[in-house]
Amino acid sequence: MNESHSTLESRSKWATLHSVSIAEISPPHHPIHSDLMIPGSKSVTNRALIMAAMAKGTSILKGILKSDDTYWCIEALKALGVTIEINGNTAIVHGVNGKWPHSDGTIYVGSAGTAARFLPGVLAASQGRWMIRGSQQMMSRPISPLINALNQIGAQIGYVEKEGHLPIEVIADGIRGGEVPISGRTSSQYISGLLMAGAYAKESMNIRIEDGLVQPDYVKITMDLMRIFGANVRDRCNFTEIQVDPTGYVGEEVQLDADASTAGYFLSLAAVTNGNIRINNLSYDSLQPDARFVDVLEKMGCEVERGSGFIQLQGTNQLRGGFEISMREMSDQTLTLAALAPFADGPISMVDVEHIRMHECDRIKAICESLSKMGIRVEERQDGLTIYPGDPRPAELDTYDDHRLAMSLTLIGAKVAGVRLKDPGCVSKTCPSFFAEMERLGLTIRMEGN
Ligand SMILES: O=C(O)C1=C[C@@H](OP(=O)(O)O)[C@@H](O)[C@H](O)C1
Ligand SMILES: C=C(OP(=O)(O)O)C(=O)O
Repeated sequence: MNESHSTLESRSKWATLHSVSIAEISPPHHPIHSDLMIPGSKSVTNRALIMAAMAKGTSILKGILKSDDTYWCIEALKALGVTIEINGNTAIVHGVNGKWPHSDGTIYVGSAGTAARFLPGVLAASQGRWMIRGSQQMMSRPISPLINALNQIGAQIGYVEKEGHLPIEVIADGIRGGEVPISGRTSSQYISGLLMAGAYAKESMNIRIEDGLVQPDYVKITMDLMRIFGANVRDRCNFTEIQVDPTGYVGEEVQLDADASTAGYFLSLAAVTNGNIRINNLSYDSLQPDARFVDVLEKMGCEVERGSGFIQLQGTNQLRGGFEISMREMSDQTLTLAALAPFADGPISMVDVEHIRMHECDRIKAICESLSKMGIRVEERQDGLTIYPGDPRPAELDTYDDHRLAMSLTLIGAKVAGVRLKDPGCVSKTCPSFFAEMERLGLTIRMEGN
């Protein structure tokens, strides 16, 4: 893979570590035993922002995530004419009642898959003409199943440069609704994007997911928030058919969930260092699938307390391996588990995650390359990988502008002195405070400037 694919273009005002080229990570000097609060969920924040912006009336969103992905979503909505005030971690959104005040212009979504896949539908459901652009990274990720579906129901969306990719031009005069077949095999975000727009279609929409759905819990999160904003949406036949009525949204006051995917790195830090971490603002029964990553850590020998409003994990002296697991339903934790796997007592195989080759980078290839560079035996397959126990040696590693790769490889630095990560600032996609928090918990992190 080519390092030049990395881009700083999508770093926002909320990013940190602007001029840092390397983070060198070394293990803590004392056992980790701490409580912490996790920042807001990227997935919930961007959904809530978009629904609140579309809604009739004002919404108050408490506990938003402030990161690159949410920054670009807010900027995109402002470019559409939405008034959004940010006070600390609260966003006050003045909804536009289904009609974007600025009916033309260019909007930029950075590297946010959520904004890129959620905005085309809600634009198409209104009237106007816009261009949607993204970062180089976002431009290389697919979008055609969503665009095909929207074009079937009245949108006129065309590709400006490369077929199937951003940038796109959206010419909008409403969407019809009715029967809409769509693929859910490469991204659940297409279904969420279509559903969110469905509340503003001309008639009820019946979405048919024809070929399976990766990460169905993210569609459940969409449906849950749609209901909070007043929509009627129902799942028929276990996510093969979903129906939504054209009710529109009504402004709401909502307390947003903490980010379960971010929590996974901190819980894993306790797991791999035999430490103890308590996350004080996340429940195991969160709708976010990654909250259930503690089940995997428990299977590996950790002790987990699933409290009311908190999750606490005690690590172990020796992580257990020797299993195969489908990571399809919590695919964002594939890299986290891959970083823990060398320290387990048997090989770990992860399957069913071919779609993560189309996330921020080809994640299967990137983690295999990183672990191999550290002398760990890995087997790469099209839909996953197997990792064997070993002693990782320190190395200088690319992060491929992928926040999850950077955050996962940090876990290896928690065991092995001198793991050097290039462009650590990429964590700002979802967790700008990641390294500061890891340092507070006891890791030694030395930043080198450009
Ligand atoms: O809808 C969402 O908020 C997300 C859906 C998932 O993407 P895919 O369904 O594209 O894999 C997940 O990996 C991503 O981090 C967030
Ligand atoms: C796949 C991810 O992001 P996106 O929302 O850009 O798809 C991710 O955060 O792991």
